[in-house]
Amino acid sequence: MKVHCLASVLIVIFGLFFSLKQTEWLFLVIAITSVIFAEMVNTACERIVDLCTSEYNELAKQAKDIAAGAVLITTIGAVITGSVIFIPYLIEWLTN
Ligand SMILES: Nc1ncnc2c1ncn2[C@@H]1O[C@H](COP(=O)(O)OP(=O)(O)OP(=O)(O)O)[C@@H](O)[C@H]1O
Repeated sequence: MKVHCLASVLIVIFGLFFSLKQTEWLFLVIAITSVIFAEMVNTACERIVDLCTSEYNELAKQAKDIAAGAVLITTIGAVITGSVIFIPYLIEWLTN
């Protein structure tokens, strides 16, 4: 969660630096909030599973792995969104 929050702050700083357009900000906000949302749901799932059992349980494993998968999927989506938005700005900035 700390890593995601730090990444979000960096993204906002980069966004301000490159003066992103309104639509680009909207896509970034959706990407950032999706990752934080998935992370919160994942943490809640972990807490519930740990509350229910401390023994090895196949269903507990599946619940934790699926919740962690949700974080992975939204993080991949956020990386793709950030790359599509920032790479053209970076190329222009580096070539000027
Ligand atoms: N009760 C359990 N039964 C079976 N497998 C479990 C159980 N608890 C955890 N696991 C497995 O161990 C992995 C790690 O579990 P853990 O609770 O440490 O989650 P984590 O994703 O590492 O948590 P954190 O985000 O706090 O680092 C899970 O992804 C799951 O595959």
